[in-house]
Amino acid sequence: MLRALNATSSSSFSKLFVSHSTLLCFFHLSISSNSKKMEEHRTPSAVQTNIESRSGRQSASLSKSSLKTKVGQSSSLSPSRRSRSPQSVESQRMQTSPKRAIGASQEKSPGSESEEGPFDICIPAIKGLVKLNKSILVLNREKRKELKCPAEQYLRPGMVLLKKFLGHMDQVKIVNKCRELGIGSGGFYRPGYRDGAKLHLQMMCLGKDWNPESRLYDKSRSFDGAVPPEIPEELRKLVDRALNTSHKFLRELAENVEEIPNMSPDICVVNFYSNSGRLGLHQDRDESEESLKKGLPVVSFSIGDSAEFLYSDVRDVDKAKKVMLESGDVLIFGGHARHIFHGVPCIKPNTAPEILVDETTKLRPGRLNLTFRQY
Ligand SMILES: O=C(O)CCC(=O)C(=O)O
Ligand SMILES: [Fe+2]
Repeated sequence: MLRALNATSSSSFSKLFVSHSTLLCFFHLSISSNSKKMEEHRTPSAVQTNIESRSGRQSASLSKSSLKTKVGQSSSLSPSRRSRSPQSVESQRMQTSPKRAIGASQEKSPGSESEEGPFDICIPAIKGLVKLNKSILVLNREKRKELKCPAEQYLRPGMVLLKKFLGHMDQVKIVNKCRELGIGSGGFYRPGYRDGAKLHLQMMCLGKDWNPESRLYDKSRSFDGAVPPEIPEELRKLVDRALNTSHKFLRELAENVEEIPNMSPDICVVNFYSNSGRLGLHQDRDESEESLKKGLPVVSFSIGDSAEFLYSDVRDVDKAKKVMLESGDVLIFGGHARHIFHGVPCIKPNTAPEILVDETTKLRPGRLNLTFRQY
């Protein structure tokens, strides 16, 4: 069965790969030998745009990766390295030690906040505006969609995707919680590169702060001294549940499938991408040596608009596989997949569940992503 699934996935991936490569001219994460070719395709904004690198090691060949789907289941920190660091095209040309400079300005998107002040991932309610209730029809349609496809997908050793793992109510709660934390102390800001260029997302850290300048974790943010909020208990429980589900899935999948180690998150990086947001290919490797050596997984929640997600053994978008991350999906990569290069080339506008963008929740157009890690 695994072989059959492998074959299916390889062919569907190669189709994806063809269409994906046409997008790559806009996805200037890369790197490498193609930089000249890519320059020809670069849009003006992308020229100033930065490539991000969050560096690391490499493993198996992508062509050998498999995809199997199974439907039906639903202090004191000594600063250490974490190479989730972006770099600009200019500074980078793929050198290995990219940095983010920290800045307070905001990426402007329709309905976004001004250049200063905390970024609110939701559109603030306008006083006096009458709230419209969603029709039963719309609610039922969403409910059916939600019920239809919980599934687990085995993407490659150490990498599992739990489709629609987070129910709509959990997603609403996460949005509300991130909104609340995001406008408070230690909340969202728009990180930038050392050379002044900005990342195409808003970020906040929970548990520990990741400093893009030094690529170290610390107790507080260097640019404003804010101490990151703790990871809320409800979120830790969801991570735990997701890991348990992935373990069960892998055990039942086949014999000798690589287990993903367990972990207890003490760091969460929360990103908000507007519809023009993106994130270059990088590795997450600034956690402790011990954590990385054990392959303790990154657990990633996607909420809001869908995103294309690329992953590869090498920092090369042309070699990367692509998977769509939809609202409610949980992606886990640990073990041998812990050091994969990964990135988000684009967000798919208007794909968020209605319940997140309606009059009650009012998530801005875009995507919220939470990556949990253990230092
Ligand atoms: O948005 C995503 O899915 C990935 C985010 C990520 O890789 C990171 O924050 O390090
Ligand atoms: Fe990452």
